[in-house]
Amino acid sequence: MVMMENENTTNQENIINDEEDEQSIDNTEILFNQNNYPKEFIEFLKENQVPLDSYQVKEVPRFIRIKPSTPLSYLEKIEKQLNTKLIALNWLPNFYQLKDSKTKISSSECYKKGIIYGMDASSGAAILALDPQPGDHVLDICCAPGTKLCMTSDIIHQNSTNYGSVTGVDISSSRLGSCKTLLKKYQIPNARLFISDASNFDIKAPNHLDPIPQDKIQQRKESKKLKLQQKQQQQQPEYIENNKIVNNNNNNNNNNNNNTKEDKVTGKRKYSSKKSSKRSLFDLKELYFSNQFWMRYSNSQYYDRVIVDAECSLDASVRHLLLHSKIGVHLTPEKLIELTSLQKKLIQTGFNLLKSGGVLVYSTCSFIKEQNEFVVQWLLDNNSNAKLIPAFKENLDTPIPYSPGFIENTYRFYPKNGTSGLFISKIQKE
Ligand SMILES: C[S@@+](CC[C@H](N)C(=O)[O-])C[C@H]1O[C@@H](n2cnc3c(N)ncnc32)[C@H](O)[C@@H]1O
Repeated sequence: MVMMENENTTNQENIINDEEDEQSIDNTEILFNQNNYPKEFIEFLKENQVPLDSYQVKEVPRFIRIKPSTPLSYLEKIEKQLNTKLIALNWLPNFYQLKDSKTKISSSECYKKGIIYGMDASSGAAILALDPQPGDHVLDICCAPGTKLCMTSDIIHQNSTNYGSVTGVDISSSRLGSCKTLLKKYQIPNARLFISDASNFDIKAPNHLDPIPQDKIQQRKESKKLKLQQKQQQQQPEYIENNKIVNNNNNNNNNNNNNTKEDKVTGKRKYSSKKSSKRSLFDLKELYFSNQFWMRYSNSQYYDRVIVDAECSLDASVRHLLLHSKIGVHLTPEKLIELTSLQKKLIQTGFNLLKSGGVLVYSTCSFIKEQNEFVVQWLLDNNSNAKLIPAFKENLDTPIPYSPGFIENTYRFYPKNGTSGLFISKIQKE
């Protein structure tokens, strides 16, 4: 079986999924000619009944999403700033393909000002399937780095009289850090982020969204200031010396007198707070609450919609294949079992937190059946109130570029059809 590396998947994907970046890929010829595929890759495709030409691309397309509040007249300005034509995707509102896929977007004014962000059209399709409505409370399991969360939030806040919310949960603190930056940059209101192993996540939707009274804001500011002062007094800086953490506390016996404050290798002073080094990522932590509103915990309110964009082997992503040249690397049977067992836990958690009548979208960047149709079927077999439903409306003039999955109402976006690879399914809770 082919695919993928497993260590550092998270970090590598961070680069890829931080979709705005200058990730234009040149070595697509590996995939352009099926005759050049490594033997193991062909075996992988056959084993998973993935058509041989599915990955066949001349270049990896790149897309941007323009914030919906942007006037249409701004389009020309954006094209000028990016120095490329933008081709609108008729099936996906606010999405544009960059005519020149090598365009750098992160140095443009419109990117810096938070008017556009890079996001693959297949990721957009997952949110199209989720179909969030103004005022919804949405849970995003495996949310980081968060472009789907941003897109969802834009839609639920289209009508400003509705106080919907987005709750994101992810296990990776570094990826959640990027997510937090994204939420701040795009001024996403009513958002909560949690660091947690989502298989155990049980925080329900917020049930009360009141504007924060002014005196509470003042109280919060003061208590934050006080905490910071206390922290500064308590914490002695630590620095790295010869790969060892040295405490700069005079009372500390471990502190020898050569307390060089610079890393011998880089020459840079390094601090690390004791507190953060002890923090367990597996403890549930609130990372971020956008503080425009109180977002109280509730014991009774379930989410209107849930997206589970599950951790996976990433084999459907051409970017991933090419950037990391992992075509032909083995995903061991043990690793596959570990992944699918996690995916089942994640989808079940999402389903448990969904209200009756609500919908859940399950997606992966993999074409391996065990991670997709099998997981969905497992959920259906174990929950009599779960029902697979069509994810997309079919009356569009421009067809959505998916191929059918292996069970009815599942969808595969193959790179040959002009997007990154993705599996999408939509489940209703009856
Ligand atoms: C495909 S990425 C998610 C991309 C994200 N939905 C977006 O649109 O930007 C998968 C994510 O799953 C997270 N993850 C892996 N294991 C997890 C777990 N047990 N609980 C929560 N998140 C997990 C990874 O840190 C990674 O951010």
